[in-house]
Amino acid sequence: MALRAVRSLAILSNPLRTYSTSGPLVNVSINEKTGIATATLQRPPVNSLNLELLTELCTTLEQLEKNKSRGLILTSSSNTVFSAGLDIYEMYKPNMDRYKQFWTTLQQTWINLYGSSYPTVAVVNGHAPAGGCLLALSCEYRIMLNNFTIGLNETKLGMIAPTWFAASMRNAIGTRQTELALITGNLFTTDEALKIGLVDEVVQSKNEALEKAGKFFDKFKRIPPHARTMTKTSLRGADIQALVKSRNEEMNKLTAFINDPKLQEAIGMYLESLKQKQNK
Ligand SMILES: CC/C=C\C/C=C\C/C=C\CC/C=C/CC(=O)SCCNC(=O)CCNC(=O)[C@H](O)C(C)(C)COP(=O)(O)OP(=O)(O)OC[C@H]1O[C@@H](n2cnc3c(N)ncnc32)[C@H](O)[C@@H]1OP(=O)(O)O
Repeated sequence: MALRAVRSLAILSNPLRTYSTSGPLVNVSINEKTGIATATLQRPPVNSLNLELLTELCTTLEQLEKNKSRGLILTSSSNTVFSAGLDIYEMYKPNMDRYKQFWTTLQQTWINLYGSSYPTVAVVNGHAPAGGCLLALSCEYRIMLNNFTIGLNETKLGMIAPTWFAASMRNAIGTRQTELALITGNLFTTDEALKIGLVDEVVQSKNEALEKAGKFFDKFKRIPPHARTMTKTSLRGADIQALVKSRNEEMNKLTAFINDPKLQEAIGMYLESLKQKQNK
């Protein structure tokens, strides 16, 4: 797996070729004509974000930044799930060293994606609960296919969405709607999400979404990149700095939190309920 990752990165760092690298968990392809990268999450069945997937995504984002990418489309290889959010098994009876690495990588992935200098579009071609919604919110523009759900549903699981999850949502839909969404842990239908501005466009197919994404990137053809980037930083930078400052403190709190026997019991029951659902 390590060898494949190294080879993928070597190819990624050649900006002159059209290439498609198929890492085990994130497929990256770059359109030769436009320079736009597409990163496709491919961890069946539901693209739950475990340490390995996050590590690949985080590295891909770093590499795109280094290569001054023209833009990124983030999407999923599944037809029904964009991402099921954090892999709950990373939080269930965790090995603490791995858990710390997992959370640090999640923080860094958000910092890289939310603060990228290149434009980003999420093609949300399936359900996007919790961490899946966070990934979409970290992009600048969200195009969602019909008949799915999206939202930060952590309270429904007895959890609290971290402040930077909330900040990402607040930046998209405002404080009032964010408060309502978070306290109720609501998962919005595609149409509801469009209505409150949680997504920007609703489409019927992935092809249509990709076309619309192209139109979004076209908007930047005549905009000096530094002006674009500095504007984005002026709007998102404070939230990123807040996490950079507090990431160790957050880790300490989460470490204590995750070991609470009541929480572990609740997570075990939640996992069981997901399995039961499949047996119905
Ligand atoms: C519960 C959180 C616990 C603790 C956190 C502790 C500390 C941290 C503190 C604060 C931070 C909290 C932040 C959390 C952010 C998150 O992202 S938590 C994850 C929340 N995600 C969900 O609740 C989604 C659950 N999944 C679904 O609703 C559905 O699976 C989905 C609509 C995405 C797709 O439905 P469907 O296509 O019908 O698939 P199945 O439900 O049948 O699932 C297929 C198999 O995948 C397993 N699975 C589903 N989601 C996850 C997941 N997030 N992690 C791991 N595994 C998952 C599911 O069990 C099935 O497995 P099986 O085939 O039965 O083995």
